[in-house]
Amino acid sequence: MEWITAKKYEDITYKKCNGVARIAFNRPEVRNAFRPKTTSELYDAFYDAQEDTSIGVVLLSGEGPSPKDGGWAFCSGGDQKARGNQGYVGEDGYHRLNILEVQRLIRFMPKVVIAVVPGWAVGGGHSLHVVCDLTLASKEHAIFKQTDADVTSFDGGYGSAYLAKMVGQKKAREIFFLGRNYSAQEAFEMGMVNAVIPHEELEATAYEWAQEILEKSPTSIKMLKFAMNLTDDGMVGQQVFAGEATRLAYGTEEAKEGRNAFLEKRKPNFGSNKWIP
Ligand SMILES: CC(C)(COP(=O)(O)OP(=O)(O)OC[C@H]1O[C@@H](n2cnc3c(N)ncnc32)[C@H](O)[C@@H]1OP(=O)(O)O)[C@@H](O)C(=O)NCCC(=O)NCCSC(=O)CCC(=O)c1ccccc1C(=O)O
Repeated sequence: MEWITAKKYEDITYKKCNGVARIAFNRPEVRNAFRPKTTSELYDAFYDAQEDTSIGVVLLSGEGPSPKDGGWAFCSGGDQKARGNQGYVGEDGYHRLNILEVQRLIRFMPKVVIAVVPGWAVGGGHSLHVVCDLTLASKEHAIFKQTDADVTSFDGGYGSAYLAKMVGQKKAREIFFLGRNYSAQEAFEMGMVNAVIPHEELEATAYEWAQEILEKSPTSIKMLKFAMNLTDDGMVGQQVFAGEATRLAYGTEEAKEGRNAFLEKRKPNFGSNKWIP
């Protein structure tokens, strides 16, 4: 694996290698908590990965260990030191809750996003792993925990309601109402982690999973992701799925005739045998 830095940021790292993009929180001294700068950088990197036609899979992880105490983290959620009275305060002084924009980009991007969890996944960090398509967790260091009800910051969207679809209503309520720690193995048994991997092998395994996915048909992967999102995403889910169906229709002779007829200022002739059952 030869990862090439795609762009330099302050709060995250962003690399690419053979069709895979790797985006990682890079604030290990605060368990990879995110501030507005972090979320802006995440959005920028995810958008780049979405637009890059050579990229099919994105890994989201956390750099580590912490230089302070050796602890590992995926992400510990919103940086409580940056929290003001109406959101998280950025350099411009505005109060924002912009991690939700990152969640939506992960959810709607036509590529597979894998959460690679080397340590703590807590609060808004837990919600991020939930919204990713797959989660791989470090056997030794990953711990899943929801502190939202401890710090009066509740993710009422994907982080909770979608989690309930994943692990069941009773378990999701337990996770949020009690705020306990869950090991990678417990998270796997609940159905919110795809595989528990020895820490040393986590990154290599994530890359292997990505390479396996990259061998599949890109259109199929995209349509499957959007189909699985659709029922939980309401009209937006329908819009995203239908948009891709429209794009596929554009490739037909019928669509070309519709476009050409308009440009040539004539009635379209869709042919007489196009009503395929
Ligand atoms: C993650 C812990 C369980 C790890 O515990 P431990 O291993 O014992 O380490 P600590 O000694 O506690 O931490 C080391 C060091 O890191 C600092 N730190 C850790 N987490 C944070 C954080 N989130 N913010 C700021 N700083 C953090 C900690 O202070 C230590 O620093 P020192 O200087 O060395 O003392 C544990 O650390 C922990 O519980 N952390 C807090 C977890 C938490 O409550 N996170 C916030 C949840 S709320 C959230 O994520 C917001 C979500 C959100 O933003 C949102 C919600 C709803 C709608 C929209 C949005 C949005 O858009 O943002």
